Amino acid sequence: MSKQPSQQHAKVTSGQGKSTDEDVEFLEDDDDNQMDFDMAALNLGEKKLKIATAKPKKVSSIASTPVSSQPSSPKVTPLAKIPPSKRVDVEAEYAKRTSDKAKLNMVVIGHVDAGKSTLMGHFLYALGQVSEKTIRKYEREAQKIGKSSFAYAWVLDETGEERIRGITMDIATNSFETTSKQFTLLDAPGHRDFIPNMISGAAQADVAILVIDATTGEFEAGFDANGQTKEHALLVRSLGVQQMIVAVNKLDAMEWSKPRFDEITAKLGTFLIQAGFRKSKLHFVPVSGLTGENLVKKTEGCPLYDWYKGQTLVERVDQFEPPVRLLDKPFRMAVSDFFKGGIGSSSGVSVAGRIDAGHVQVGEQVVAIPGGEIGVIKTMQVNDDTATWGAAGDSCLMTLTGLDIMQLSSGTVLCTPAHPVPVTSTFIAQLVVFDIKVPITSGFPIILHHQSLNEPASIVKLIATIDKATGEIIKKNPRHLSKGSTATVRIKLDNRPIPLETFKDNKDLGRVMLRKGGETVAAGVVTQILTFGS
Ligand SMILES: Nc1nc2c(ncn2[C@@H]2O[C@H](COP(=O)(O)OP(=O)(O)OP(=O)(O)O)[C@@H](O)[C@H]2O)c(=O)[nH]1
Repeated sequence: MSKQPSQQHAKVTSGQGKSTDEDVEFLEDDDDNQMDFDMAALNLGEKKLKIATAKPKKVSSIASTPVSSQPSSPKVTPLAKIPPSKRVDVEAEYAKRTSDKAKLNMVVIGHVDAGKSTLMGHFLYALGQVSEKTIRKYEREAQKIGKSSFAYAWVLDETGEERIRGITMDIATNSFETTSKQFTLLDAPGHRDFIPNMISGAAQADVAILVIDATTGEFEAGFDANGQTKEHALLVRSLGVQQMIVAVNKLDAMEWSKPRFDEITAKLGTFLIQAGFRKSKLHFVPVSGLTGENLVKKTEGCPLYDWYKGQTLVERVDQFEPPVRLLDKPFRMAVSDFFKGGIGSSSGVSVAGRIDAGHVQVGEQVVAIPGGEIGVIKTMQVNDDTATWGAAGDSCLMTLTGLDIMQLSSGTVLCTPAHPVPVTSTFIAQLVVFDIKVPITSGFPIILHHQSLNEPASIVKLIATIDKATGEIIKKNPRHLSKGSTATVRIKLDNRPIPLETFKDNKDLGRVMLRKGGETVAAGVVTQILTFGS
């Protein structure tokens, strides 16, 4: 049975804000955190954790103290402007809300033409999210242009056009409910040119569906070095997604072949486990997005059920475990979009994003980092509804007053003024190196992806390579890093400092992805934030 979010967050936040030996133990003891830290991108053994946290006091004191580029913490009481009688006890309200259906963000990934849109469009239709009339209309229109099979895919495309005011509030395109959960569906383009967009989508995801084209030659094309299957899977895992369903799609075109399903499950399963997914959190479901088989219902007489006795896609989706929400941590929201004018009025600026940690309420003061200017939350929408407060995990659109729009840019993080996020140009990260052709050497230029931000940077120092199995240092000051290696490196931003936290302090803001020439070369976690010149 799935854990309730409230129980989970109580566990995670117990050591928040300070770094003590308890924290180290806490990380080691907690099953999910251990898994996250060990396997997310790093794929290291237990001992590595000790290396990463060898000097916890130092790392954390640097991390939680603003570094030299950042204005010192403004002396503000964030709730000062709200009369005590109007203040919301967010934690109490949140506890009430968690008794409702748990909310999860789900990203759908996979190689180009794997059938992601058709699958999800049909899935939403089968769940009653799309009317019969709409589908019939799409079928007629699709037939007119000779693409009748695209009718279901248009369900998602149309929603894209309907995005309110043309802003991309997250990249959410749809939402749906299952028996026990509420899902926001995040769209992820399959084409490799769009991988940066996919990263910002996946950065907001709790869980994923990986869609595989099971037809002859197509699974293989997606799975080889140039395909996106492996890259997408590695990316979402590196971004913190632990639970994934593999939808083995288009099996209708393979006469519902069990040997083909088994072959894909075996090959992909081996790879995904190496990539850091835990077997118990990976589930393979045979489906057809086109015919709708095994999405929500099982058709009597379909040859699939001669050998498949497992769950439908929706049954499996309903069993995703609610993610851990960092409710007790200082408020953080990485800005994914912003525009002039407020929700329903012309004054102020509106800011969209997903709350990474903590909570906020209308009337509360927040600080935009970098820059350090303070604004007050005038109105808020949470998951598309008007709200008076929002908490970790919520997609938020808020109007701020007192904040100049010039203070906002892609990568701005809104924080509680008492504990702003550190800003730095230099940091130490532990990386796992992907399937690269040219080894990484000192001075290697990269594009650093952090949340929705991508910035030019360089790997300025190769500190050590690390043994994946034992976590021990293999070599200090290595001359290069080759594919598959795990290493500690120092990274420096080329143009400007960015808001960053250590992975230990904030899992979302403590992950980075390194790309070069349109390919992902490495992913990892921030272990130490350095001041300028260090
Ligand atoms: N036989 C069969 N064809 C399918 C199935 N699902 C999708 N297709 C076909 O595969 C093609 C690609 O489907 P899309 O849904 O557009 O694929 P996609 O993964 O969303 O594509 P991108 O967004 O471009 O990456 C279309 O011609 C679909 O009709 C399926 O279950 N069975």
